[in-house]
Amino acid sequence: MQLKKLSLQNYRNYDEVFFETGHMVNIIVGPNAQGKTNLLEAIFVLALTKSHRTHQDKELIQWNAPNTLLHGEVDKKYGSCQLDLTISQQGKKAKINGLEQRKLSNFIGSLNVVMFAPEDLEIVKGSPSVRRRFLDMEIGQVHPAYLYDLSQYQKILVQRNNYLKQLFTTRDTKAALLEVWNEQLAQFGIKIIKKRQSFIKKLQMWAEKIHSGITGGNEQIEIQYACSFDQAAVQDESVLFDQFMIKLSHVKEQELRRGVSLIGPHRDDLLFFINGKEVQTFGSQGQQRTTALSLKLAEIELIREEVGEYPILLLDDVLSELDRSRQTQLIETFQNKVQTFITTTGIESIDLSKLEDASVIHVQNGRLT
Ligand SMILES: Nc1ncnc2c1ncn2[C@@H]1O[C@H](COP(=O)(O)OP(=O)(O)OP(=O)(O)O)[C@@H](O)[C@H]1O
Repeated sequence: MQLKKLSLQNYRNYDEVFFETGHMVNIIVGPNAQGKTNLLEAIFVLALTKSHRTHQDKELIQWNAPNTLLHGEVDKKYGSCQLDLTISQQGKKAKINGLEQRKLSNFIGSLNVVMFAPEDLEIVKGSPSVRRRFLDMEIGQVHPAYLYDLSQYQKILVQRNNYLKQLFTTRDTKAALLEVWNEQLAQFGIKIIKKRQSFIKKLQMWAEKIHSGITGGNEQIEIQYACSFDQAAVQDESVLFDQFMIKLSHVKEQELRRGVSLIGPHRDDLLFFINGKEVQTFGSQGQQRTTALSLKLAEIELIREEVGEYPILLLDDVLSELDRSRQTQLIETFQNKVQTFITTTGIESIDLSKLEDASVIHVQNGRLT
């Protein structure tokens, strides 16, 4: 798929911008704080209705403006589509080909993107919540139903936590309604676990190939799903449901004492290993960086497998961080297959001789030249 046009109104430091984006490689150049990342972020938001760097949608709206409008034209295998997203203090509205979508999950997935930014190192080094966010966003863009299950799960989780807090303050140990919340939590929890299991299995398959290629066959990567729930490998839904309920009964006393839900996908994590050693603890900075890169490249292949065409690749200031051989490997892997947007402060850091159909766009203070 290819993004052909992008226009923005009141998006961060862009008053109004129209951008013809038909080239396979689009290099966005400019000094610091001019709006390069904002432009990539806007493409990401148009795809996922959320930013990769903030949870606060209102930060995307230009200061003092009532709302921000994002418009994109996407060419896909079976025709093109027009995407419109409006973000205001009241919420978000999304349209596909002029038709308003009742659910955002119907809009997500019309444009598929993979962003690789310096902060992706946090997927490897950071807290489990960063990895859960990564999983949720990536699974959501290929399986919108996952987002519905996730939002249902989160609603139930909030209510269950409120109930646990109430039991905690009233010292009520009978907990008459807990069983009802347990069933609902397990019902949506296992759907999330199953989707995560299957996503991670495919991600592992692609990452293994890619990582071995990048490291000249010296390193083998392994990705594991660390589920707060022991029987995560079980595929059968009814068995999984029973296991979840049993585990909840085991932690009941602890939950009543602490007033919080201790088991479920909201506690899960991803673990990365290189040659059998955990990367977060034992990996060098370079190995952690390569793990993040392999993950992102694996995601591109995974999306192609699931959606039937390549997503758009957004590289935010990362090419210059890679050595020449990894840079070449990255460029050559996706040359002519994946439309790519690259930001950089200096064009000289990029080996232009390796790029075909590249366009260079200069950004200065929220304006393109
Ligand atoms: N909501 C907003 N309204 C107006 N301007 C904003 C808003 N949010 C951020 N900015 C401005 O956007 C600019 C930062 O843009 P961006 O993050 O895209 O920089 P960049 O060109 O990628 O820089 P770097 O090379 O340092 O990463 C800053 O000047 C910041 O003040």
